[in-house]
Amino acid sequence: MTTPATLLSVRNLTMRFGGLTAIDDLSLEVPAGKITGIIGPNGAGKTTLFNCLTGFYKPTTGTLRLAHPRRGEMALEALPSHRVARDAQVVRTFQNIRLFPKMTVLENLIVAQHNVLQRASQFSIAGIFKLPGYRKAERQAIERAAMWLARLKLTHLADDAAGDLPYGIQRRIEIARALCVDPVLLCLDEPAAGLNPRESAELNELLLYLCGELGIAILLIEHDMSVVMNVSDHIGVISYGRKIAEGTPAQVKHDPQVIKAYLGEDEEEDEKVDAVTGGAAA
Ligand SMILES: Nc1ncnc2c1ncn2[C@@H]1O[C@H](COP(=O)(O)OP(=O)(O)OP(=O)(O)O)[C@@H](O)[C@H]1O
Repeated sequence: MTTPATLLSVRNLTMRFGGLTAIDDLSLEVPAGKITGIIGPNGAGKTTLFNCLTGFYKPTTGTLRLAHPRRGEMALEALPSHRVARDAQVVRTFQNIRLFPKMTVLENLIVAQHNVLQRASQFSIAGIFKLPGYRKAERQAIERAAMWLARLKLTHLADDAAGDLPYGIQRRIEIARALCVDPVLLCLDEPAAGLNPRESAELNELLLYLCGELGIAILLIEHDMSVVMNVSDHIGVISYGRKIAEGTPAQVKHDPQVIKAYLGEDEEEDEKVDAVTGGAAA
């Protein structure tokens, strides 16, 4: 079996907020074309890792290097957030849904492509007068949005206001919107939050499709163990900003450090494993 190439190398990452160290000398490798889960108790530093990765926070120290398949190595820690999405094609979703609720589903997906449309508009003239170059870019943006809606089985909802749709569908639209940027790395922050068991199972299918069929690397923060244990190829576990374990789901769920971080020392063995896996097979 060949080892997949490394897509992202996180090296000695530290993020401090005043006296609080949210990420503490964290190193992690994210392989290309795989699903990497990031788990850990509340406040462990998972979202802060995403914020450093996607340019929302500037790390105190450390590096985040992306091996971009066409552009070569990119130092994400030095890029502003709009360039992380536009140039590095590292795209994220948020813990709290951030769709434009009054826009239609299709419009939400077109807005995600504003970088391309803005460039085609030449920052006013071509857009205002709808010159041919802009019209072509607009058509392509609609086609790309329609393609992702079809792949994610959302076409029938294209003209509905996004905010009127059920929570599980809104989470799916957020993923479709992120896909419109052709991500090299798709970072999902708790995509199963608020989903019922059927919707969680559908999310599993979707993630396996995106990674298995389309080859998109996914970095997945998730508390729902029925998702993370079933879809992840590899899992990193963070506690108090430090990596305390990594490995396959099966390795991680029996790791004493992980069990301790989730439950403390005094629980029965079966309860401990259940608390980490949520009863999910791994
Ligand atoms: N902008 C900020 N300013 C100050 N402290 C922050 C900031 N962002 C995060 N923190 C702190 O950093 C720590 C890690 O927070 P983070 O949101 O990354 O944890 P998490 O693992 O994502 O938690 P959860 O699973 O609850 O979402 C917490 O103590 C949090 O309060």
